Order: sequence, then C-alpha cells, then structure tokens
Amino acid sequence: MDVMQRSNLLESACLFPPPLGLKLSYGTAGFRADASILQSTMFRMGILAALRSLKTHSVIGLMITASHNKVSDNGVKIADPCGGMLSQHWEPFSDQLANAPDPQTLLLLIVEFVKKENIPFDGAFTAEILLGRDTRPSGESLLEAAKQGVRSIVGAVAHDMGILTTPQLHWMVRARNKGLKATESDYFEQLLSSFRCLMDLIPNESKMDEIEDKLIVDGANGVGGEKLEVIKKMLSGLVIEVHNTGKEGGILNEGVGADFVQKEKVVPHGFGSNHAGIRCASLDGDADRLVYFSVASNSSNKIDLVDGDKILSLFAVFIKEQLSILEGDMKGNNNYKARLGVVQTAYANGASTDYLKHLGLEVVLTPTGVKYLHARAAQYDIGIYFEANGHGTILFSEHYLSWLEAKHTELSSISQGSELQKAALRLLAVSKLINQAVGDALSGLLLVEAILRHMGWSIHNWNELYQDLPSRQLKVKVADRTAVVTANAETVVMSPPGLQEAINSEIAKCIKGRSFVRPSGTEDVVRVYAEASTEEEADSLANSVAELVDRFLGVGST
Ligand SMILES: CC(=O)N[C@H]1[C@@H](OP(=O)(O)O)O[C@H](CO)[C@@H](O)[C@@H]1O
Ligand SMILES: [Mg+2]
Repeated sequence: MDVMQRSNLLESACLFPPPLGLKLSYGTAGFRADASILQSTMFRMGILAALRSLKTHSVIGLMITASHNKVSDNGVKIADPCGGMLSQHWEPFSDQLANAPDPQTLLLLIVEFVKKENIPFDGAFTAEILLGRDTRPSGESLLEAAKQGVRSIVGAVAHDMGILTTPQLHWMVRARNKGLKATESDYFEQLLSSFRCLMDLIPNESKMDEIEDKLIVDGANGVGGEKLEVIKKMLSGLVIEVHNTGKEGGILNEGVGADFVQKEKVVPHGFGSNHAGIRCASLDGDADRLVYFSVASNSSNKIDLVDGDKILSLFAVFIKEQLSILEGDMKGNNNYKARLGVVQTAYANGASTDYLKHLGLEVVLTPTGVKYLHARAAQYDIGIYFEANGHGTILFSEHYLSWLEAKHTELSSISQGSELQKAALRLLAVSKLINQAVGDALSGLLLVEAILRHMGWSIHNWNELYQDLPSRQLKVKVADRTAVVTANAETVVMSPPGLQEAINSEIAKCIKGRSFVRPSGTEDVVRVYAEASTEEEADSLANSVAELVDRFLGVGST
C-alpha cells in the first residue's frame, strides 16, 4: 500500500467516526444493530469488501439488510465470490475493522492485514463490489457510507444494484464470477424458465387439477413482496396474491413475516379466518426465508405451520423420486449413483429428522447459521439444507451437474420423452430454479409450487408427511451470553459447568423430551429450545430450562 492509498484511507475514515465504545460482532449473519449507529460499520465493510475483491480477484457483494429484525435496525452481510457467505477466515478481521476506535487504528489494522494476507495492491486487478439493500428507510444513507468505503481503496468500483432481496444479490455475485448474465431480469428469466420446465414435465396422471391455483403470500412489508409482484405477472398456472407488500402502510416485520409466523405460530397481519383452507406462505424481510401455513378453520388466529423442515422434506421426497427413476433403470454406459445428503440444525423438529432418516436419507446436524449448513451440504452431489425457520436451498455439485447434463444428452438421443430423460431434465431444472448461492424464498416458493402440482398434493397432504412434535422457543436475557459455550452442533452445553446436567434432568421428566440452549448470534440473548410429546410438556420444559439459564447466568450473575 503506497502513501497515496494510506492517506486516502485515513482521510475518508475521518468522515465516519464510530460511536463511542461501539462493539459489534459479525455474528451468525453479518453485523446488525440500530441503523443510527451503523455509518462507520458500513463504511468499513465497504473497505473490507474491496480488499476481499482484490484478494480473490473476483466480484464481491455487499448487502445492506437486517432481515427479520425491526425496521429501525439495519445491517450488512458480505457475499463471497461463489455467492455464499463471507469466508469465516475473514470474520475476525471484520470484527476488528468494525470495532477500531479511531482512523489511525483502522489504518494500522488494514496495513497489517494486507501484509498478512498478501493482498495485491499492484493495480493489476480492479476491485468490483455489487451493492444491494432492502426496503429499510435507513438503507439509502448507509449505502452511501458503504460506497465511500469501497472508493477509499484506490481504483475500486462500487455498483449500486438498487433494492434487492438478499438472495438476488448473492445470485448476481455468483453469476458475475462465472461469467454469466447477471442482471435482475436474468434472475427472473432463469427462475421463470426453469419453473415452466418443471410444470411442463408434470405427469399426466398427477391430480394437479384438484389443487387450488391460488397462493396467498405474506410479503413481510418488505422487498420480497415487491419482487413477487413482478414475478407473478409472468406466471401461468399459478395465481399469487401478495399481502403485506409494504405499500398498504404496514411496517416491515411488524406482526408479519416468516420469522413472526414461525416463532409465534399465529396468522400474520392481514390474514384471517376468511383465508381458512387456502395455501399461504410467508417471506422474511429480505426474502431469504420461506414458510408455508394454512389458517385454522375455527375463528382463532392459530395456523398450521409448514416450516423449513417440511419444505426440506418435500424437496427430499421429490429429489429422491427423480433419482430412483434415473438410477433404477440405468440405460447406456454412463451410470452413476448420486450421493444425496440432508443438513439440518438442532432446531429441526425431531419428527422431521426421524422422517428423513426413515426415508433412508443421510441426515447431519451443523451449528446454527447458513454458513455452516451450506458448507456441509456442498460436500454431497446433491445436498439439501434447511433451517427450521425456512432458510435453505438445494446444492448440486459441479461434478454431478456435468454428469447429469451428459446423461440427459445421452438419454435424449436414445429415449427422448422417456421417464428417465424426464427425471434428468427435472433435476436439471431444479438446479436452475433453486438458488445455488444461498437460500432464496422466491425460488424456493416456485419449487414448492411446482412439486405440489407434480405430486398432486394440497398443503394438507404435504403437512401430513409427518406430525411435528410440539415445540417451544424462548429467549433469556443474561449478563454475558458468550459465557454459554456449546459443542456437538450446539446440542450440549460445555460451560458454565453443571448447566447441561441440570438441563438433562429436566429433559428426563418428559416423554420424547429434547432441549438445548445456545447464545444467539444476532440478538443479545440466550435461546432456549424445547420439544416434547405434548404442548404442555414442551412449554413446561422450555420454561424450566429458561429458569436454569437465568439461575446460572441471569442478568444479576457474573
Ligand atoms: C433460532 C433461529 O431461528 N436462529 C436464526 C438467527 O440466528 P441466531 O444466532 O439464533 O440469532 O438468525 C440467523 C440469521 O438469519 C439464522 O440463520 C438463525 O437460524
Ligand atoms: Mg433473512
């Protein structure tokens, strides 16, 4: 880094002083906090994104969103060259950058890191950053801060991609780095053409006509609703009605959205008993989460929730069916058995894990956070991952996709229109429809809709794949949540000593009891999860475990 670069950094850093005592952590999914304190963080993440671009010789993404958090919050996530989350290896550096108290310390940290990581500053490569933001009102000024951060690296270019869903930005980064068409209309075109392909391949005997055409979607008053309004105009065979688009005056994520629906298990605002029996879905604030639900027919505000675990199960059943067609009667020489794997977290309902294992699938658990699930799913030919809250996707390895393409070409020449060829084509269409960069509510929704029609299933048939065990989630405010250290994909507490034993004895009092605690990576709380054979038992187990957390770590304790 030459003198000009250093003075450029120092000069612009002086324009973005951090609030006194700011302490942020990259957490489960980027920095999040009240938007009013994030100017300096955004500026610094602009710098980080530009450095990452120089290091990887690739286009990098910077998304300004706080997802399902309240509207006054905001946040930032970085998308790596493949469209996935920022490499965990760089997370400590992002923490240091965000928390550096003054411009001099910031500069020193950057100089040291550039040296350590050997980041080239020879001008041979132009750093390029794609910036996106959700609909939060604070997004615009935070975008300016991020742009200035990017530009404080001499020669780096910031492209404002406008208001986008998080998965759209990740998709664009991935597409750009693969040299593919990467605009928003290319994204829509890819989704719609692969959806049409799946619809055209629906077997004649499918009871598709019996399925309600209409789907009502809760857009969480955010960006997802806006984008779905665009998509729905280009669809045929599926009627989408979007509620909570944000245009009716509703507030982002307030009493609406996938997080609210999944955690509270009640109807979102704008839905009621007049929607009973109709297939409904809910997106979160940046449209990377999707859950389905149906409104209970009695006049209560209760819903039948069809969560991420059930979306995963639906996808798994469909993929498995296509694989058994394709692999059951292999014609030709080029035969291969795909390794299919399923990835969940400890929040997955126990009944879903049992169901998936019963199907004969390999199921693995990782810690919470898409970065862990995604990395694990990428180890399979086809890896399906979902968090119970509705964030997930299906990953196809490059190796498997090349095999599939070749197989499809071979089958097209020897048995055009055969079931085998159709199965290959369906799998190829799924790989194009479902976002390969990150979980995407919009592409997930289109895949769910296509599969339901393929199966001839109503939302009720789908929901009956298995019966969820009653579960309850609670949050406990403690003095220092980092005092909770867990192991085995967060299912066991290692510290503070004695807490796990105490939790175990509460679990032992319940039939089918399971409970675990972990510090949240996005909120200043310890989360408690409990499930058991009845609602009462799940509630009481969650309450007892929350009391234990409070006793071991409560606000008063040290
Ligand atoms: C129980 C739960 O839903 N946790 C969520 C939540 O993380 P926490 O670390 O639990 O706060 O936000 C993450 C980012 O959206 C998401 O990946 C994760 O699943
Ligand atoms: Mg989200």
